[in-house]
Amino acid sequence: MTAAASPLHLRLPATSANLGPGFDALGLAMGLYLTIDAKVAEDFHIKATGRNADQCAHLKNNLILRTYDEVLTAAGRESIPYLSLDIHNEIPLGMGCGSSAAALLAGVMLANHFGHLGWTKQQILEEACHREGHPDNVAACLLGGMTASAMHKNHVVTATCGENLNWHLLLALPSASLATEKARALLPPAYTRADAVANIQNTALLVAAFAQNRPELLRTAMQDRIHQPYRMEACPLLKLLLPLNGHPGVLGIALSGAGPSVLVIAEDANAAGKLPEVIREAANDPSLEILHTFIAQASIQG
Ligand SMILES: Nc1ncnc2c1ncn2[C@@H]1O[C@H](COP(=O)(O)OP(=O)(O)OP(=O)(O)O)[C@@H](O)[C@H]1O
Ligand SMILES: N[C@@H](CCO)C(=O)O
Repeated sequence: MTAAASPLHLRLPATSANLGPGFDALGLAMGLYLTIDAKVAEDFHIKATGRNADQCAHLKNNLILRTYDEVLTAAGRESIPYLSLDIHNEIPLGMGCGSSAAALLAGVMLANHFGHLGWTKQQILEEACHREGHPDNVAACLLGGMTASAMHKNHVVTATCGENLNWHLLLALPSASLATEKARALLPPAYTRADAVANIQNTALLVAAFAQNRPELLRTAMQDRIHQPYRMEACPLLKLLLPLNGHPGVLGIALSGAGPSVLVIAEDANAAGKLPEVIREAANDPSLEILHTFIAQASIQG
């Protein structure tokens, strides 16, 4: 019989996928975290604090525990250790901030640790990416900074840059959430060559902007033609905020992930301090919630 594993501490960041044109390819790790302290227990138990705490504490059909169970079952483990999870969550659920990627990675990491799977970081990444169906949020959540990723056959290839950029991130959060599945169903099955070329050009510039610290490129590079136009109706905040592209202090604007929240990249602390009022005015919503955060480093396991 294998000895019970030691407790595990996980700290996984929120992520903003796509950044405009990099649909299913780019993700930006942000300084809002899903933090979990896990240990072997007599039964499954979750204590949750922070954002969406009630949802995070549900034992039934919980994405973290479901993933944990499925990974260990698929690995042939007959007895699956019960866990007690102490969760503090800062990632808004169903808002386009990568909550499901963080939850999936957490489930895979818990299975790896408590099931003694001995997986490498790359295996953990690939398992979580396959479960999510696209790699952008998961790769950025695990690797930090601005991570570009591609799925080739069963493998995920990644490259990270921009971890140390001091750009300020503002996340404007509408009150209602939008499931990623619904937001993906809004997209057309094919695109024109002109739309594809525009997105390839902008994505190439966007990667250069992060790799070379070229903030002046973002205004053009964050423009998208393959998902944002189709999600505009379900994400009305985007339509109201896109005209702020080019406003003093705004470097770029995009739908965050599948929406409905909107990511505004601000030039510096001064701009990040002034822009919330401008954003609320453009949204015509004085009580619009805006989170101020930064680019995050890789996730922590220990
Ligand atoms: N900490 C968590 N605990 C339990 N379930 C979670 C947790 N985080 C996310 N989930 C599950 O994932 C769902 C949200 O996933 P969804 O893919 O729709 O949005 P998102 O990941 O927040 O946004 P995006 O993929 O656009 O960044 C929640 O409704 C919930 O079922
Ligand atoms: N690239 C994904 C991110 C959300 O999971 C999408 O836009 O649907």
